[in-house]
Amino acid sequence: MRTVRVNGLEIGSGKPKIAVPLVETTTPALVDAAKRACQEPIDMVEWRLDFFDNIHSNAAILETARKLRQVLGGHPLLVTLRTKEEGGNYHFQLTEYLRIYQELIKSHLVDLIDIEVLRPTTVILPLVRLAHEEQVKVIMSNHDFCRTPPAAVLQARIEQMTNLGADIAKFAVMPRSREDLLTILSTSLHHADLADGIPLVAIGMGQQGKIIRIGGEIFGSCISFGTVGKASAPGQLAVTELSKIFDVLHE
Ligand SMILES: O=C1C[C@@](O)(C(=O)O)C[C@@H](O)[C@@H]1O
Repeated sequence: MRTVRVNGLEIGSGKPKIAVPLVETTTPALVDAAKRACQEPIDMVEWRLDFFDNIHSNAAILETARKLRQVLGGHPLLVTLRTKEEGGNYHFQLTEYLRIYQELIKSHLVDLIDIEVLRPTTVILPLVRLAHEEQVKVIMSNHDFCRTPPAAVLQARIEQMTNLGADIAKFAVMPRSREDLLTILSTSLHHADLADGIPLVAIGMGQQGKIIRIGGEIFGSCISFGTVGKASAPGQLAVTELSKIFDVLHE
């Protein structure tokens, strides 16, 4: 599998990288949460922009990104506008989605953006092109908060992400049985065994999915989302716990 380098952080090799979602709704609260996150053993931060109160103000978004950038120093900043279709808060509007990400990319305040693979290609393709022109990496994602789709569906989505130019592929699904856990792991392993596959983030949500948040690396998953404070999805572990577990697995 390939690796991706962001601000000196190599994603796809070594320990899984720990990402902390920030789900606060105001700029001061986001800045405080970012400061707290930086005191923990984290690798990167995800700003869940779909929780932001001032989502329709470009100026407020850029001002907040600037403040987060200052607090985070060298830690990579991922920005995610999760739509209602995929379990987030953002009511998808094509032109606004495009504009928000375009402005963020051009600002050079963010290192990675998350684009959902199921949004229209008329949005995905121009964003991927612009991101790459501006050296911003693209995580392409897909979520199912209710079930785990069959392996063939998950594999097809990863292929679609790769073909659309993603730097990193990500799927987060809800396991409902031990067989679902095997589906997630075997999909991940199958991809990890490809010589030139892009790095993959495979996530199992909820109580049953915790085992994947912990041990997914063994099957080829390269980022785990953990909390410092509020969670952004069911089953996320505290960053301090994740970090200890990864240390133990790497002893
Ligand atoms: O896509 C993901 C993964 C996630 O849903 C999780 O289950 O950890 C958490 C989200 O914040 C992030 O954007």
